[in-house]
Amino acid sequence: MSDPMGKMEAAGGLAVTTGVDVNKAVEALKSEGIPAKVLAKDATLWGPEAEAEAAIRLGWVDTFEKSKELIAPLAKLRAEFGEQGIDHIALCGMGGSSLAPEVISRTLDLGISVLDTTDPGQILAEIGEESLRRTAVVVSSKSGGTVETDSQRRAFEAAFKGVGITDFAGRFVFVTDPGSRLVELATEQGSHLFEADETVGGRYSALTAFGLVPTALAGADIAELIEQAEALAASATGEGDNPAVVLGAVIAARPTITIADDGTGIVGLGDWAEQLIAESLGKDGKGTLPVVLEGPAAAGARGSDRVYATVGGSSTGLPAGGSQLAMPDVVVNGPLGAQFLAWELATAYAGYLIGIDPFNQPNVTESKENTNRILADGLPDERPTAVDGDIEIFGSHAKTVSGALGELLLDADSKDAYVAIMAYLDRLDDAPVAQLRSEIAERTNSPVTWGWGPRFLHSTGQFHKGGRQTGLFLQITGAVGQDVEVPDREFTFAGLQAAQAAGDRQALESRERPLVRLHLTDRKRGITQLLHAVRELS
Ligand SMILES: O=P(O)(O)OC[C@H]1O[C@](O)(CO)[C@@H](O)[C@@H]1O
Repeated sequence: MSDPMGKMEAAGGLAVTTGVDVNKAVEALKSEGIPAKVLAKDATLWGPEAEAEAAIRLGWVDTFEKSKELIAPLAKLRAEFGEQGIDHIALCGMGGSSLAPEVISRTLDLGISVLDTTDPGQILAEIGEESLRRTAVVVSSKSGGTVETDSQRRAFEAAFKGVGITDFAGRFVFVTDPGSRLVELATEQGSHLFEADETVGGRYSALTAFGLVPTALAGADIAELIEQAEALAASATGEGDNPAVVLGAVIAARPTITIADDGTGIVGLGDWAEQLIAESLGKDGKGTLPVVLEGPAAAGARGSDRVYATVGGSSTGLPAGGSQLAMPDVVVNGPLGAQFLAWELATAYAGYLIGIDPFNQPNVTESKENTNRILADGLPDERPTAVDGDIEIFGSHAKTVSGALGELLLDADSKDAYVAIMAYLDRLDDAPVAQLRSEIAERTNSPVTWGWGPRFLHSTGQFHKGGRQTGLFLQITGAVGQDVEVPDREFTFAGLQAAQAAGDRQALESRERPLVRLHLTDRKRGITQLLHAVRELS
């Protein structure tokens, strides 16, 4: 099918339209029968080294079949919670265990609180809330051993006890893989348990119990999401129109993909797609860097080194209005269930085209190991190289914040460079600091990413360490007002957060990448100062 932007393929309720010349890659994927092979779970497609992992990680292509079994029990549990006056869902989980529920929640306006943080202020706001009495907590972890999730669960348990809810076990819903330690705990204490499909990796798990349990409990029509994925899967095999193939070819086409909601009914898919693409493709010194944009008009969307993608829920295939010149490089339109599957298929196809195993995340463990070592041995003794107002500067020759930013960005226009801003702050209370991404993007030709720590460690964190080694890193940390204990652990949330930031610094510094850390000794004033400083740059 042809259209003013170039190529459009539509099937199963989803349309992908692009002006990027991907005909060769699309034809190659189709003529080699890759779509049918992926759906048939052919583990050999990504090479001999990837085969063992792929053999146990391709369940996502049809997992929504199994997920139908979740519909009735989740409806029953939601009704039971309703009878007990529980009408709020809090979700503890990192990366693949929380990003899909967050998109579903934002898109359907479910109001789930997603706690993918170790920031004491954010934790305190959640566990100290009056809503605790109306809250059930979904604890989602495939491995059952992720430190952030485990610590959040402990904090909720203590909070329930603190307000006299002694039968707290019935308010916990655990989502985990068979055999994990959360299975044991659920059985031991009598919490609700949903075992997930173990043949699906975290970032491909949107349509498994990980995406569906918390959202169904909060009122999502998960049968509809499943139907939408099913409709796309039915058309994703042949050589006819296959939008996921076009999307895969586009993702593989350039070093960076920038992603924005187009405003037509899907909210925040970019944050989920970011993890899928960064952890799947950012390794072996190559891959595609995902950049989540604040909206369609955001700074840094376009460039010859990137494809600019918009995502929407309209079924027409093109966003409303706009001239051909203003069109994104690729437009992905269709319902959320189909979007999830399409981006997963596309990432697997892109891995095939680039020659990357899309199912492992070899460099994520490195920062985790550094964190554990720091928790055991203590924080490294680091002194600021300068202090400017409410901000301590580490790792720069400059005496001022704008000087330090200028120094870091000196190489920003070199080939394939990108800027990664990583903020270990409260993503609700400290939200204005995120304006820094667009401010820096306006001042450089490089792609600029934004990551809330430690959430990004499970996403672009893989790319930073495993992808192209051209990143310029700005880490932002902040003073903690009131710390929160992690029950039965030798660290607090503030200690864990600081150890995660230091552990990641060490991982990046060991690669000799430029890294500046700015520590806000007063968060509110520091954020104002920082935004002012960046605006001083030409
Ligand atoms: O579900 P888990 O095992 O807690 O892991 C959370 C996240 O951590 C990672 O394993 C590694 O960052 C992600 O791939 C995953 O989504």
